[in-house]
Amino acid sequence: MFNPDPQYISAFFPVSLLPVYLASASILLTTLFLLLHDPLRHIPGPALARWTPLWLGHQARVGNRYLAIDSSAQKFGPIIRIAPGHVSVAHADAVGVVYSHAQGSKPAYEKSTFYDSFIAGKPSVFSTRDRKDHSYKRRIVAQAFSYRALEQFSPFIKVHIAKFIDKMDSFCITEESLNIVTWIHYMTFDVLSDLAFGEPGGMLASGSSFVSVQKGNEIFKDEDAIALIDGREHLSAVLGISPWFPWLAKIIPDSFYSNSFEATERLSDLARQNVIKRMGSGTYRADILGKLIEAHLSNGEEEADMIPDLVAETVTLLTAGSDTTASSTSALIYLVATHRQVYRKLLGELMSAVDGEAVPSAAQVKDCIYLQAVVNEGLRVYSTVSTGLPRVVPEGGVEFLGVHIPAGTEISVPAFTIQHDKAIWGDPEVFRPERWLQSAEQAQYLSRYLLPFSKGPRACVTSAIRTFTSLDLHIHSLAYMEIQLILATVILRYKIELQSELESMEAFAHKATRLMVKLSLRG
Ligand code: HEM
Repeated sequence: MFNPDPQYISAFFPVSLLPVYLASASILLTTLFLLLHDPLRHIPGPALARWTPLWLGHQARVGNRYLAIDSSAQKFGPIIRIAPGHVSVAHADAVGVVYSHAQGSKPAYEKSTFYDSFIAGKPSVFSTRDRKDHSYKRRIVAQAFSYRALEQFSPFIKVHIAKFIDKMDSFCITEESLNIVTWIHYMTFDVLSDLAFGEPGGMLASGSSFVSVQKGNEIFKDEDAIALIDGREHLSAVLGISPWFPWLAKIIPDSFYSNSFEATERLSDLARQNVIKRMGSGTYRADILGKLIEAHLSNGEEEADMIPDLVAETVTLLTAGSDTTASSTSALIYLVATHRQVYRKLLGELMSAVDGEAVPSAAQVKDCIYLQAVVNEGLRVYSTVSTGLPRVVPEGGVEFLGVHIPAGTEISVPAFTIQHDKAIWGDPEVFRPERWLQSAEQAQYLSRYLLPFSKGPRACVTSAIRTFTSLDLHIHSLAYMEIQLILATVILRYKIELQSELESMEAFAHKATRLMVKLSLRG
């Protein structure tokens, strides 16, 4: 029975523990208050994700975010909570709302604080969240990716593909197995550093991803540039999930964090050394860096003032453009090699379009409609950027399937889940390029839900020009051109014997990591 005697009570609840009682009571009351006033309490999701960002943080850290969100959507339904203030909407209707341009009085959805973790010194076109700043930066960067610029880039790309096949030919002679993902990554890094910095990284030549990185006057040992890019990208994808994470990461004893912080610094050093070298050379070259410098100068900026911006943009270009292209192309090689009918049809089209040259030209593959359909289908199945890209719900909130999501909520539409949605694709697990060639209307409908480059004002800067004429899907972009040229070259030149499955993991992008093959000349 309860005894109200103070001595009896203090025997069980010593006064010295008063601060502990008060802290526990306030945690309990705060939790209760949050539960009752939680504006997202009607949205289901993994239990831990309702209360802390740790669920999403863990999935991002182990490289499993898109698969965990996909299976949670199967379990809880299309609209789920993946962090305390973050809702994932895996429904076709959400694509055109969340990633659309502003329409009349409806503003575009802005990027969320997730992108702050991608800032290297100064915000770049990719990481800035400010609408005006983005429009300004995008205008400058877009000049480097115009249709005319694209035509000027094609010879640069061909040179590196020619170097790539020299290496692959030597593997044919020695009959060695190779991880083709690594070699394609060397090539896409060389292409991008050539276009972005004016000189190739030299990875194909050395057969290694190590480059020399300098900080100030100090010479650093050679650094693994691909590891730097991977480290920076993965770190940002984890830290962006919560404003606490950058702080927590500094005290957690996990070398992933310390190594990745270091990688971020080194990558900026690499970009800075190349920008300064180019500006000091006083020469003009029709590459991305040349075009960026030209655009800044035409805005009346002084050379010294533009260096931090140029460093931020070139770090972005290296990170955004090399492993995405390498992973997409590697996945396509795997998918074509495992689908004999597709392989035969593609080879037939390429043989009649390309006249015996080792490396086809952009003009030769431009009208290869089956090749374009294969690329679209491969990007859909593999999903190079599989995750939902976080945006913020604007004033007034939004409703999907009768579920209200209030203003200020972080929202994302998971690309992998949309690209594998039965309601849109019918047979999403089947790699079937023909689905893109049924009719122009069908291709236009499907391309609304093809998200590798995202949509709207923050879509990939290389996804610019797309036209549909009758059955033709003409897509002009640096990424498409590179993927098409590499895939066409490999299919035309080699017989591919697969020696492993395609292995991959997710950092920010969905990275191909290993595909063992044996190549022989097709003769
Ligand atoms: C297959 C290859 C590629 C894929 C799948 C891809 C995918 C994407 C995606 C999904 C975004 C939007 C990201 C977001 O909203 O968070 C993006 C943005 C961007 N990408 Fe790509 N990308 C590819 C190649 C490239 C290349 C080759 C470059 C440049 C050399 C590039 C430069 C950029 C830039 C600058 C942005 C930021 C655009 C903005 O916010 O205005 N990407 N990319």
